[in-house]
Amino acid sequence: MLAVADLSFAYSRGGEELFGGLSHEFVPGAVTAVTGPSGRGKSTLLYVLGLMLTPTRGQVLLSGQEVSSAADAVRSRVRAHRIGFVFQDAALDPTRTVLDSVVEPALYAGWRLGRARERGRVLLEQMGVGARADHRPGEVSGGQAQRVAVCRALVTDPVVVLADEPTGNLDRDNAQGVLRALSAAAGGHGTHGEGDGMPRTVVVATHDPFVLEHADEVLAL
Ligand SMILES: Nc1ncnc2c1ncn2[C@@H]1O[C@H](COP(=O)(O)OP(=O)(O)OP(=O)(O)O)[C@@H](O)[C@H]1O
Repeated sequence: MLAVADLSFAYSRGGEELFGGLSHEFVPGAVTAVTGPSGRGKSTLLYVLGLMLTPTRGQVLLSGQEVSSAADAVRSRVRAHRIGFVFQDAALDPTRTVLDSVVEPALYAGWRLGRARERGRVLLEQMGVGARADHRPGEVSGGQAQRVAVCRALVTDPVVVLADEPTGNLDRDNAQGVLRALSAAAGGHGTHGEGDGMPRTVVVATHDPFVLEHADEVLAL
């Protein structure tokens, strides 16, 4: 479903080459943890997989199609409809409710408000934060906010979910909750087992030993 072939990236011409010709097939239905020393390019790999940066060499393949060198409009469309992002600090807009933050990517992808809100509520329920839907982000804990961020990443029903240090600022219990949410997303269901069962590819950039221990696969850069 998601693969890279002979992938390299440099931020500047003649600059340090990251990934060194990486080839890898990410397993659908699994959580893959990308790890490696600081500065090795974990975050950059997520940006390249998320089509926000274009590789210097090699390819990003989604369902067998090379997408990294497609026209900007195509990349934006793929990003909006097929890829979800979770970032380290779930910086939810303090002026909106949790539900409104969750539905935003779906509205951007052209969904009708009613359908987006319905899906958002279902996801929040599945991730165990349904009771927080109509609250402001200031009224949810850090761990809950990260599970909300997972819902936001899933709202368009993407085939790929990319998460950059999603447990970076969390204690063990909350990290466990977020990892459970990501594993459930990979398996196409919620934390209570319900959902469509469609496998997704989940890639997590992380230093967190707990995530590395519990991921289905580890890719070391
Ligand atoms: N926008 C940028 N312009 C130029 N160089 C950058 C930029 N962003 C990152 N880099 C450099 O690219 C390399 C890889 O950075 P990246 O953030 O991907 O590493 P990382 O493995 O995620 O690191 P960390 O574990 O510290 O988050 C580093 O040497 C970094 O300094």
